[in-house]
Amino acid sequence: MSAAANTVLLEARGLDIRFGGVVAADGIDLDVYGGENLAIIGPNGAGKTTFLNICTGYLRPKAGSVRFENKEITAHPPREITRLGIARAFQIPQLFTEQTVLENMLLAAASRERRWNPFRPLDRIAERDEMIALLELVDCADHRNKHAGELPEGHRKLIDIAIALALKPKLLLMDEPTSGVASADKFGVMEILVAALAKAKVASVFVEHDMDMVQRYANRVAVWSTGKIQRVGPPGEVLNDADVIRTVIGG
Ligand SMILES: Nc1ncnc2c1ncn2[C@@H]1O[C@H](COP(=O)(O)OP(=O)(O)OP(=O)(O)O)[C@@H](O)[C@H]1O
Repeated sequence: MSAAANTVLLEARGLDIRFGGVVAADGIDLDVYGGENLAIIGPNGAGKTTFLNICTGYLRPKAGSVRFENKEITAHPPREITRLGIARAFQIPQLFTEQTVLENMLLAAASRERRWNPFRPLDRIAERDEMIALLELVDCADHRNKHAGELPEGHRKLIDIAIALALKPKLLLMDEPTSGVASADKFGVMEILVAALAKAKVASVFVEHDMDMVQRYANRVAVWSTGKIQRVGPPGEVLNDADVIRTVIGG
C-alpha cells in the first residue's frame, strides 16, 4: 500500500436503501483507506453493486452519508463525484468499439476537459502523450491503433481502466474487473491492473465473485449479506471464517 495508507479516503455511514420489499442497504458503515484494494464479496442480490451506485451518486440512500476526503458527497451528481476523484469501471467495458484504442483514450481526455466540440482537434500532443503513457501503464500501448472491438476482453478491460485513470481519480470502484475474461488470462489481467493502480496511487474497491482473485489481490475484504456488512478484514482471515464459507463461498 502507498504512503496514503491509513488515511480514510471514503467514509460511508448508516446507508439505508430499499426497493419495495427488498433491503439493498441496511446500515452500511465502511471506511476505504488510501492505497488499499478492498474486495466486496457476497451472494447475488446482497447489495454490493448498490453500494457502488450510492458512492458514485447513481442512487440516493434513504438514510446515511458518504464522505470523500472529508467532503459530504451523498447523492451529489455522478459527474461532480467523478470530478472530486471517484471513478467507476463497469462489468462491461464502456468503449466505442468502432474507434481505435487511442481515439477512445482521447475522447476520455476530451470529456475530462469538458470539451465535446467535434470541430476542435481531438489530437492534442500533450494529451496524446499522456494517454499513450496511460496505455503503457496497463500494457496496451502496442494496441493503440487497433479498433477497440477487435481486442480480446482482457485488453478491453484494461483499456477501460486506463480510461478511468484518465480522469485522475484517487479511488476506482469496479464491478467484477475480470468477469468475461478467459480464465487463463484472469490473473495476468488483474496483475497488470493492480500494478497500474499502485503506480498511479489509486485505491480501489472491487466487487468480486472469484475467491482466488480476492485472496491474491485484495488487502481487505468486506462481506455483504442482505444489505449488511457481515465481516471486514484481511483475506487470510475472512475467507477462512466458517460463517463466510457457509454463506458466501458455499462450503
Ligand atoms: N434500481 C433498482 N430498482 C429496484 N431494485 C433494485 C435496484 N437496484 C438493485 N435492486 C435490487 O436490490 C438488491 C441488491 O442488488 P445489487 O445489484 O446491489 O446486488 P449485488 O450484491 O450486486 O448482486 P449481484 O452479485 O447479483 O450483482 C437486488 O434484489 C436487486 O434486484
